[in-house]
Amino acid sequence: MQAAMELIDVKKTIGKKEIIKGLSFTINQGEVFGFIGPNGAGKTTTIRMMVGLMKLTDGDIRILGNSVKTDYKKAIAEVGAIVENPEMYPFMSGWSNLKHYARMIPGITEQRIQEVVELVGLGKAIKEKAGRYSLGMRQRLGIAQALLHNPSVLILDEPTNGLDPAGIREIRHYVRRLATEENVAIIISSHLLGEVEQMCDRIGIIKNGEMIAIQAVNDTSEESETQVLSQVKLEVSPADQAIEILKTSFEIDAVLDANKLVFQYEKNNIPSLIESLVKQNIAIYQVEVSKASLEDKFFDLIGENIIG
Ligand SMILES: Nc1ncnc2c1ncn2[C@@H]1O[C@H](COP(=O)(O)OP(=O)(O)OP(=O)(O)O)[C@@H](O)[C@H]1O
Repeated sequence: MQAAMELIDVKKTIGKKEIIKGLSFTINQGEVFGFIGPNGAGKTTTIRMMVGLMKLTDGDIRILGNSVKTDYKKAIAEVGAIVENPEMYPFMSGWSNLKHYARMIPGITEQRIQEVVELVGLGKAIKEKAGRYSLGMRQRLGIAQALLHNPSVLILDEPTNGLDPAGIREIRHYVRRLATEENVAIIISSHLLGEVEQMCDRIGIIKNGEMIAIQAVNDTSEESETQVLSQVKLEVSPADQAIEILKTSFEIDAVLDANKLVFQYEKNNIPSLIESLVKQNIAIYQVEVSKASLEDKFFDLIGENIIG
């Protein structure tokens, strides 16, 4: 299957500052991809390049195989996006807003407008003035607008910003439905993993303009059981000496929590770590190993709170 979007060693330099340092990743058709990173990581800059609002300094972005550099019109025709707050006229109904917008795109029928209204579940509310919509409903009207021209890729920049938990749940529901029913690839950026994790198939983590990890959500494959980080809790004595050994021999920064050392480590390397501690006269009373959650792993990778 052809990729919906492919980034190939994308770089962006503004002035002397290299903001995006060679991003390469692929988003599949019908996939929901979470683009996560702390503030200033480079998400908006990358998205602006994906939607054609900003030129690439180097590399390429292909949308359904069309390069934004050499086939700009074809590439961008496949993208729908809400990058800033969706623009709409508050005194007009949701329906009139969509009709007004549709006039600017050739070939949009009333039937297509009706289709997108149903897709985002606005139902009867579409006849009401957009100014009376809740933030969640406005987001959905924005998504409907972005879907009018039937794009292969839908990009939502921080769609959960400012929404209450009910609003986030609504967005989650429609995002999944769109990916499944319309086979649209959906890219969702956020600085909060917890808000988007449940609606994504894969999560990519960006930090300082680099992709530091890409991981499938709910990955239960054999490989992830052994290779991927586990959460380890050790009851040991003396604890301070054990912390020192973990730091110098294994480059692990363990924290002491309720008399236990807590850290992340690859599951298949845990036995040799225990052996090493025992050999250095550390008494071990208890070892608990649990699968690290996505949050644990990303906290470990990024070194700051993006969980939210
Ligand atoms: N026009 C510009 N000129 C100079 N630096 C810029 C410009 N635009 C962005 N930057 C810098 O590039 C880095 C990435 O910014 P960007 O807005 O892409 O991050 P972000 O991940 O979207 O963060 P946020 O969640 O805060 O929007 C930041 O350090 C920012 O200060």
